Amino acid sequence: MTHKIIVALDFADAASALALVERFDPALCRLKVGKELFTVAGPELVRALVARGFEVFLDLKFHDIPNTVAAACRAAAGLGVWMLNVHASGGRRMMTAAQQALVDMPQRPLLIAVTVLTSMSAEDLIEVGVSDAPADQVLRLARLSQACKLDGVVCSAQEAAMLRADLGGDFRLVTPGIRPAGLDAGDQRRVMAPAEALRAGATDLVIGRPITTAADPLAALRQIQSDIQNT
Ligand SMILES: O=c1ccn([C@@H]2O[C@H](COP(=O)(O)O)[C@@H](O)[C@H]2O)c(=O)[nH]1
Repeated sequence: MTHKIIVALDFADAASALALVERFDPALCRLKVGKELFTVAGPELVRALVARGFEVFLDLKFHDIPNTVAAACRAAAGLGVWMLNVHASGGRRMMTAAQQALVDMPQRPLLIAVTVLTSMSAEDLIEVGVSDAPADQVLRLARLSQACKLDGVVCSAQEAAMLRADLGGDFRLVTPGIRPAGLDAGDQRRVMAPAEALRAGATDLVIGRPITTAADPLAALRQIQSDIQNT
């Protein structure tokens, strides 16, 4: 079965995003709408992607007081998205409020939590007061997310094997920071190649620039899918 890569639509306007989406098929990939595109194109674009049959991951990483995050999650779920997320560092009460806000929805989206951003290194964590290694902080926040009954976490594929062993099989490990061999990591710091990430236990690969900035994005997507075919 083809692994449905989640393509990150990090574009400055709806027209650019839709020009790319025109070439993709919901049977081939899922789509991620993040802060840049949502800020400029809003719920209307999300609804349009859902109406075209795509499973949409709304990557707004909610991080606020529990009441505000719970209401934001309900609003996001109302757009018909497949998955949405919060920051695990918002804590137990915030994540539980988010989970509870969605629990009785007829078409409940998956709810996951960001552990440590894949752009962060050990040095970055120290600067914000976290002296533990990234992997230890990821494990702490992933355990908390699971205790709050979330469906999974966002982590680096570098932590996937550890999390899979600790948290069991029924927990999504959604991994950005995916870079096919030879491609520029850019601002990402904890990266891994696609096939390696799946072998480590990642359930969902999030890939942006390696696809969206390629001369032929559809060919780039198909090439990655072919590379991971037998993993
Ligand atoms: O820890 C995180 C959480 C989210 N992201 C998002 O994933 C994509 C990655 O894009 P690339 O171009 O493949 O680097 C992007 O939309 C981020 O906002 C992440 O990278 N790390």
